[in-house]
Amino acid sequence: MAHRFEKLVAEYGPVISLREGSQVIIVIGRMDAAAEIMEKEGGALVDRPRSIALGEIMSGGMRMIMMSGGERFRRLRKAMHAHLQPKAAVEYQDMQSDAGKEVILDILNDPKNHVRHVQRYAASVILRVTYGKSTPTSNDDPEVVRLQEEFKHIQAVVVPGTFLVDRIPFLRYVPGYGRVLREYHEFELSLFRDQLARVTDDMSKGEAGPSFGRRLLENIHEHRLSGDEMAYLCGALFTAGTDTTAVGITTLILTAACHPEAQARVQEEIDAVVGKDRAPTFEDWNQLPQLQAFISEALRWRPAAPVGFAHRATKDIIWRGQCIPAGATVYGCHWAISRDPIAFPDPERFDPQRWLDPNGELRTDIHFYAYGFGRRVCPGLHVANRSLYINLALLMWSFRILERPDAPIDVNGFTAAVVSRAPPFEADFVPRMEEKKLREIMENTHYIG
Ligand code: HEM
Repeated sequence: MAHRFEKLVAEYGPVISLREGSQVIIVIGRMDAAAEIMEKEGGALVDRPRSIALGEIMSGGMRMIMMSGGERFRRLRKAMHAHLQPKAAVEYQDMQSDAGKEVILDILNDPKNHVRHVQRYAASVILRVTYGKSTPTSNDDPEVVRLQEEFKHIQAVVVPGTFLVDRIPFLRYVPGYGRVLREYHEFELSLFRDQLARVTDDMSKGEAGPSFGRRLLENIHEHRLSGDEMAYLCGALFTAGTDTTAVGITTLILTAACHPEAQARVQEEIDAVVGKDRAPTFEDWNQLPQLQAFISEALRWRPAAPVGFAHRATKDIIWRGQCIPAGATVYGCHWAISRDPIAFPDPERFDPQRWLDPNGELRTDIHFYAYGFGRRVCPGLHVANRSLYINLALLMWSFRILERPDAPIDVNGFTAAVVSRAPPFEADFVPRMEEKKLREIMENTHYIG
């Protein structure tokens, strides 16, 4: 789907308009247009298109990612920002680092299943960030089983067209209609409530580590959120942050596997800054511009959310004499934008150096919207960036250690384990769930110019 959008953008221009029935769909496919529309007009694009099955019935109107702008959205978003902004994200670094060391060992031990290991890492980190230290870790844990069930529900409902109510809204008032969606709602609400109750319990026993849930509960009066809104807000982190983080890390791994020369530059930098006597930490971050450039370029080269997320125009937006009508669904298509040949010359080429100036410093005049746009930009981006950083740093570093069998073997307990592991993995490609979502819309869509 994202590739088709890119072809249309290359052929017809930076902003294209499609139609599905009476619904206008606008796709933004170049950097300038994204800055001028998705960012500058962010206030008029804060809404999401209405989602009755998933957003209203199954989520009781409390799932942030499906929610339109408005008073509830502002309260939730403010609370989310307060406990995920850069300073808050620092609190979660230790958990990310610990989990990163575990997953790197799993990958080196069992490289063929690297995607599965990374998925487990992502789920485990988000649970730790959201609910703190007493999160479950085993796959048989009843909570993990409930979470897997929850994911299946979402996957079933998120596919467009599964529930007719999204096309024929009055169906929701037909007695008996949507019973399964209401059951799913009860299921997830009770799961989210139980998870947050555990944090309350940990807090009362004085055993709660830093977590997003704990910070919400501690600031309950300031945030003016109901118990269920808080429970859903925590649940939202898991559903919005797990798959995306897993795709992001897997993309880094595969990109490194495909580009040994770029990998070598990162490793040289790690050799110089970290050396072989200790594992990389978050303190090295600012000394590793090659590694940061590699991450930025990988997020551009293979964006984790290629199609982008749907926004909805709340008023007419005039852009260079053309009108994006109120009510239109608007996508900033990350894939097409990442192929902008002016912003990113030779865009198919994976070239981390484009993010660096001649002195090897990170450039401040280049940007890509890997985390979305305007008032809906991903609130988890600081946590996500930290996961990407620590995983890539640990992986690159561990490969260097592997090349030196005489390397110190007892540093952090990690080096010891790494030294005996097999070298790199085979690459296969990551399925991108996002691609599925729009397929049906596109099949019924006709280009109108
Ligand atoms: C590499 C990892 C990630 C990527 C690439 C990513 C990307 C995105 C994108 C593109 C959006 C939609 C922005 C828009 O509508 O324009 C989004 C929304 C969101 N993300 Fe992330 N994300 C990542 C990780 C995370 C993490 C770790 C969390 C939580 C800790 C998170 C929480 C959310 C939430 C709650 C939303 C919905 C925001 C809203 O609708 O207002 N994401 N993300």
